[in-house]
Amino acid sequence: MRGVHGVDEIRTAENELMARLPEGALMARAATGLAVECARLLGPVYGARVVLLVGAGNNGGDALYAGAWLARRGVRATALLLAPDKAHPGGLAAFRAAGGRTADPTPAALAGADLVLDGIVGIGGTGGLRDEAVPLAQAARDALTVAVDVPSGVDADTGAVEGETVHADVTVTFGALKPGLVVGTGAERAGELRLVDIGLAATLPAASTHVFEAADVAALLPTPGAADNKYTRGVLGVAAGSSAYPGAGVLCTGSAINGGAGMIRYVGTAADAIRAQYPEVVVQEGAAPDDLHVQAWVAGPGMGTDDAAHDLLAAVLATGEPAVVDADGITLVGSSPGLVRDRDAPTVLTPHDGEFARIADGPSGDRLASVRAAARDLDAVVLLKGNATVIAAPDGRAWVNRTGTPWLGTAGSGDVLSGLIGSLLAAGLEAPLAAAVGAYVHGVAGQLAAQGGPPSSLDVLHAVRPALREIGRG
Ligand SMILES: NC(=O)C1=CN([C@@H]2O[C@H](COP(=O)(O)OP(=O)(O)OC[C@H]3O[C@@H](n4cnc5c(N)ncnc54)[C@H](O)[C@@H]3O)[C@@H](O)[C@H]2O)[C@@H](O)CC1
Ligand SMILES: Nc1ncnc2c1ncn2[C@@H]1O[C@H](COP(=O)(O)OP(=O)(O)O)[C@@H](O)[C@H]1O
Ligand SMILES: [K+]
Repeated sequence: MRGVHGVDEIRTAENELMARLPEGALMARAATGLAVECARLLGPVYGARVVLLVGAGNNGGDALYAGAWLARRGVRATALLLAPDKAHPGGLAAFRAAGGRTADPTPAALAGADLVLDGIVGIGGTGGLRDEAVPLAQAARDALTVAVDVPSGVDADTGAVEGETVHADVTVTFGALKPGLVVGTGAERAGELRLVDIGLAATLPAASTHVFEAADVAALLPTPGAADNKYTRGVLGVAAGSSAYPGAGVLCTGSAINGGAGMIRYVGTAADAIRAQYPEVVVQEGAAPDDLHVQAWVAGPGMGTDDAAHDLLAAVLATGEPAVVDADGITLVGSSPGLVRDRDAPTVLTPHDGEFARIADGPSGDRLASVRAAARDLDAVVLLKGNATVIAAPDGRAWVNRTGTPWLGTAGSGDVLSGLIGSLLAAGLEAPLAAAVGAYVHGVAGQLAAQGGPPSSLDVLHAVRPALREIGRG
């Protein structure tokens, strides 16, 4: 599990660490890690052409020291100083002493670069890129671009972007992940992430936002023991699908089966489709949710938004079991938020951006803050889908999911996600962990499904079991 830390936390931790170390030690660690990563990307370094974009602060200093390291190994390094009077003096001296040269900061100077190092601005950046940096950022798009700490122009605290930014292929970040590298547009602009250890763990506080890795998820995945049976493994009630949208019910139910629920009791109005597809499902059409023995519920996908759907959702949410609410269920919650707020049992809401706007303000450019506020307000776990799905619990804990692929943006893929989270809830995972684990597995399933060409949501559903196997194997 990797912690995600805001800029204030990082600055405080850096200052505390710096006070214990010789001057310049921290920057030397950062720059060396950065240079090694660049060398790895370049392959043969001797004779390679590297162009540094150097801003006014320590971010430019990192780039210059890394440039010096590379120049000493035969790289032809050129620094474009955006603020020549303010360029990091020690870094510039080291760079020049190693044979690095400087040139006018024009787009032409980037032509033919094997690698561009973006040291324009790091965690000290405010607002979008300044005008003079924009043509350089644009010219860098033709080359392999490595961002120093943060792609310049991205808000390191939120991932929000105003105007142009550097588009990095790789971001080499120091000490800890920042929210802006893993959430929203910033996550897109950061490319692949490499974290350089500069010893900051010693002074950083515990993180309230985390990114799960495969081992974290593997440790949480339910596995039946010798004493388990279908009931103890978790029974899930499903209220999804309708005569108009049977497919959503089929996808959601199928995903819950593949996710490992011990038994499924189906109470939606697409009973014939469910019977035809899944002989293992116990169809209890018309049963009152409160009369059924289940450990959790999933409600909403394709159930419609008419009065009958409202009544069914209300009956599900009146039970004392944890529940996932998705799609049409979220629309219904938008007009009756009390259905969720008044519950004692945990609820997981899984909106995309459009659905989010029906139950909360936003989402704003600061997606983590929007989701945390919604979770607090609705007293529910909120999972906001997107290229980096964000999950928050009412107590403020949050997770960002890094698995997945844009190919998951296909009709019905959300139904697969909610069924999967339902099966994990039924197995007894704490609601926010069920949401975070479900998002991780769904993302891996999407990646596996996409290997065979553009996947449908049915392909994603079929990839859930292989995804679980792959994650379980580590
Ligand atoms: N404190 C330390 O010892 C360490 C700092 N590190 C580096 O230092 C960076 C932070 O350095 P600074 O605090 O000097 O801040 P930055 O270098 O991120 O930026 C500050 C400078 O950029 C200018 N600036 C702000 N917004 C801008 C924008 N939108 N466009 C163009 N210029 C803009 C400001 O006028 C200021 O001079 C980190 O991101 C990291 O790269 C690392 O070397 C690790 C150790
Ligand atoms: N650009 C993207 N990159 C990665 N994942 C995406 C992207 N767009 C959508 N997804 C994922 O695809 C799924 C789509 O869910 P949703 O919008 O509810 O679809 P539907 O309503 O059709 O079932 C979510 O898990 C979301 O995170
Ligand atoms: K940068």
